[in-house]
Order: sequence, then structure tokens, then C-alpha cells
Amino acid sequence: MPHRRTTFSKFIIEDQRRRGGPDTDLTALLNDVQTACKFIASAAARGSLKPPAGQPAAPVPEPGVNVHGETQKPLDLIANEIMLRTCEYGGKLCGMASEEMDEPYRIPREYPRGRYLLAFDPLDGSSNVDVNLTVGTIFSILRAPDGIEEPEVEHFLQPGTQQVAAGFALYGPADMIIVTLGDGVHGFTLDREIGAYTLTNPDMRIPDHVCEFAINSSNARFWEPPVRFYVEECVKGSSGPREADFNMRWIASLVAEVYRILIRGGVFLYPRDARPTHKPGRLRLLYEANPIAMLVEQAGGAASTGRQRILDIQPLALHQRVPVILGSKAEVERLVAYHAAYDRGEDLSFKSPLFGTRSLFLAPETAPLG
Ligand SMILES: O=P(O)(O)OC[C@H]1O[C@](O)(COP(=O)(O)O)[C@@H](O)[C@@H]1O
Ligand SMILES: [Mg+2]
Ligand SMILES: [Mg+2]
Repeated sequence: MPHRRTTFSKFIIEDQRRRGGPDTDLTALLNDVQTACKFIASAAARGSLKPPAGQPAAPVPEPGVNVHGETQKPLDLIANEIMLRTCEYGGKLCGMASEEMDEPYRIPREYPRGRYLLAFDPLDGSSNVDVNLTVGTIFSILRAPDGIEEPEVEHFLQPGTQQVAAGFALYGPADMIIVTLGDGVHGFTLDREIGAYTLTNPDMRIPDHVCEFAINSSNARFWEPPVRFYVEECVKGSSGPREADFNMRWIASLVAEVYRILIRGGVFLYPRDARPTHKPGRLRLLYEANPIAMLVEQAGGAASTGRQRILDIQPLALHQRVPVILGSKAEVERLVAYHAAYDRGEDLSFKSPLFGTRSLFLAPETAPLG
């Protein structure tokens, strides 16, 4: 019965009603975000926007280098533009912040101001655009401090625990939105025939059973010892201390990795490493780590830097980077315990069968990072 299907809009209202009544501003804002995601899904479906041989290129924004020093792709800029244009006029926002903009975006004077702030990564995993793999959009909604007229950087510097809602869209074989308003995680799939996201994955829970880990192992030589040790354990499989075989995955698209973890369990790591550029981590706190951490925790998982719960971090800068370890709770806790042991300088090889036959922590080649 198609008309009995629950649309994103209906779900958002009912979800809030269960908890004391809908906030019409938040509902309208989330509806604008889902509209933007449909536009981006449509743009992403055109691939890397390269024209067929012999045909002129469609006009696209001129890519440059963003505040992180990364080369922007046309679709990064198109997705950014779509988010701005779709969410700026509804009167629910006080300002926006994006991976692709150095400073907070001010709502044009002709539009009314609202009481929310929106931080987003318009296109996550954008290195995958050229090779036609899953990419997405990540968003985080915060309350604007009372009485502010224009958004300043400091207004966005709120710990992830303050998020009102968070989610991501996936542009892949199926286009989806995964969202939390602080009471569970729910997945919606875009039905192109009716042009609506409909509820397909209510109450998503990260399975405890873990047989997959995701990390960019080309960085292995830069990892800290606890991460190196964890991965070594996994790779040893059923003949190692874990007594189980693991698969390794790396899509280079956070949204796709997190969706897999929501469905199948496992752990994702983009840890701190020895490179000066990666010591604070690779992923950005406000519009990548925080919204994803909120989703993961709401789905029964955990998200940590290895040393601190991500949602507890007090942000210091708009584009701050953090180490990210997230997924099935027991696995994240194991990694946190390894970091703690390493920081205490402990040689756990004698205390725990998990630590194998030699001390990784005290080996000369694994001295603490400076
Ligand atoms: O290039 P690497 O080291 O594989 O990093 C991949 C990671 O970088 C990201 O692509 C960063 O996101 P952006 O594409 O938004 O910059 C994540 O999605 C992904 O987890
Ligand atoms: Mg990203
Ligand atoms: Mg991006």
C-alpha cells in the first residue's frame, strides 16, 4: 500500500510528537535539508560532469583549493551551492558553516533569520566522484545562542552533545538519508517514482558482532602503537588472540563506511598519526565527526578519538580536525583501552592474552609521537 508508507516529512513530525510535540522550525529546516539532498543526488547521478566526447562542457563552478588545502571538485562546489540556496530562505537558520567555506555563511538580508545553525560537509568522499562510488552529504544542526544577529565562528563552537539533530545522505546505488533527532537512528530511501524519501530502516542498531574493520592501511607506518597493535591483532585472525577472522574495508567515503557499520557492525578508524598534517586527525569535528558520532551513539555504538568521547570535545576552531574511531561499542572500548595503556607507558603483554607474546608498547620503533 504505497500511501501507507512513511515519508521523511511525516516521520520527522511524528518522531517529535512522541516526545512532546513538533518544533515546526526544526521540521521545516529538516525538510529543506532533505530537498537539498534530492538536488545533490540528482547532480551526483550525472557522474563527474565530464561531457560526452565531442560535446561542450556544462557550465560548472570553477574549482579551487578549500580552507583545508584540498583541491575542490566541481561537485563539491555544486553541492555546497545547493545546500546554501535551498536552506537560506526558509527563515529557520541564523547561519551556516561548510567544509567548502572559510567563514560562516551569513543569511542574505532579504530573508528572515531563525534560531538554528547548520554545519555541513556538502560532499563527503568526493575523491570517489571520478570513479563512480558512493558519496554523501553530512549535516549537523545546532541552536544559535539567543539574541545573535549574524553568525560568528564562536557560535558554532559547541560540543557535539549540543546537536539538536544530525544525519547524512548517501548518493549510491540507492539514495538515502540517515537521521537522528536524539531518539534513535532512522533510514529513508529515495523513491524516485514519487520523489520522496520513505522510511526503510527504522530504529537502526549497530550489531555487536564485529568481523570488519576499516582503515587506510597505506598510512600504517605513521600510526600510533595502539592502533598498529589493534590492526595487527585483527590481521592475525583466527590464529591470533582475537580467535576470529576479520575483513578489512576502505571505501574512502566516511558516509559509506558508516552506513555499512550501521547495517553490519564493525569499526572505522581515521586515527591521529605521525604526519604533522594528521596529528590532529583527518576528519573535521563540526561537520563530519560530531554528526556521525551522534548517529553512531544513537545506534548503540561508540565514537572516540581514542582518548576522548568525540561528542564531549569543546571545539576550538570551525574547521578543527580530530582523530576518529567509531563503530561497535566493544571494539571502540578496546581501542580506547589500548590508547590508555599506551599513554600510561604500560607493557600489557604480560597482563593480557590480548597483548600477544611481545610488548609492542615498549618496542623502540613505537616510541610515543611527539
Ligand atoms: O583519502 P583518504 O586518506 O582515503 O581519506 C578518506 C576520508 O576522507 C574523506 O573523504 C574526507 O571527506 P571529504 O571528501 O569531504 O574531504 C572521508 O569521507 C574519508 O573517510
Ligand atoms: Mg567529508
Ligand atoms: Mg567534503
